[in-house]
Amino acid sequence: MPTIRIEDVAHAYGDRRVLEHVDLTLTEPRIGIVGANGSGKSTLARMLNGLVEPTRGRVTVDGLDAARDGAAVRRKVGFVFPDPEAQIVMPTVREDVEFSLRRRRDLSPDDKRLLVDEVLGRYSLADHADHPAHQLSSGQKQLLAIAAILVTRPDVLVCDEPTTLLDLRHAHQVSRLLDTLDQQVVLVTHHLWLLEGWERVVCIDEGRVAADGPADEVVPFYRRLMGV
Ligand SMILES: Nc1ncnc2c1ncn2[C@@H]1O[C@H](COP(=O)(O)OP(=O)(O)OP(=O)(O)O)[C@@H](O)[C@H]1O
Repeated sequence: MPTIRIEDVAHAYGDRRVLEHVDLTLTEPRIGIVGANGSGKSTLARMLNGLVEPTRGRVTVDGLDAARDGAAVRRKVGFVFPDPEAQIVMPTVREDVEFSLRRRRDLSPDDKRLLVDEVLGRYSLADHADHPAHQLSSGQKQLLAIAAILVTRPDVLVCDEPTTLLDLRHAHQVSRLLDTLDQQVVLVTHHLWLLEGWERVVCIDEGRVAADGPADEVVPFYRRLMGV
């Protein structure tokens, strides 16, 4: 698995400090991040592929600095946003997945078609390949957003609340998909059931790491913190 190092990281948006003294080394295949609204989870997740730069400290992925070597880190670390609509850029399902391979000059059009077909088949989207992407259901759109990242074969998949907009059935579908991946997965979520059995969950509270350990310890800690 890749090694993600978050070294004495702080972040402020203008005067507003949202992360302080975050030190984490993430090597496990499955890592959950939980915390109250506004605690800094998305900010932390976005730092893992350089979408947000720390105002202090640094984030590295297998030794590559996410701020300095942003392009190389983004090839290693795929990022899934909460709203798949924001990620769909092409008219049809197939074109949208193909778009992710646009810079791969090492692949012939036939190679690309094979890779796209394989991903669409694997994520139950083959029957929709030529359908308008915006006509998919919310769950299928989220699967498409994830497939469009996975076709690039990243080493790490960072998902920021990928099930927030989904009904329970589609959320389970995404959960099963995440379970099957060979990639390292970093998952920010309020859906605590997704993290059942995970070896590592980090709880962020007011911009600091409040708990870090297996899900069966950290999830109950977080529930107590929230008073539920
Ligand atoms: N681009 C931005 N500019 C200014 N403030 C921001 C920006 N993005 C986030 N913030 C603020 O930083 C704080 C942390 O936001 P962040 O999105 O990291 O929290 P979160 O834990 O992911 O929250 P949620 O669970 O609600 O998604 C919040 O108070 C938020 O309003």
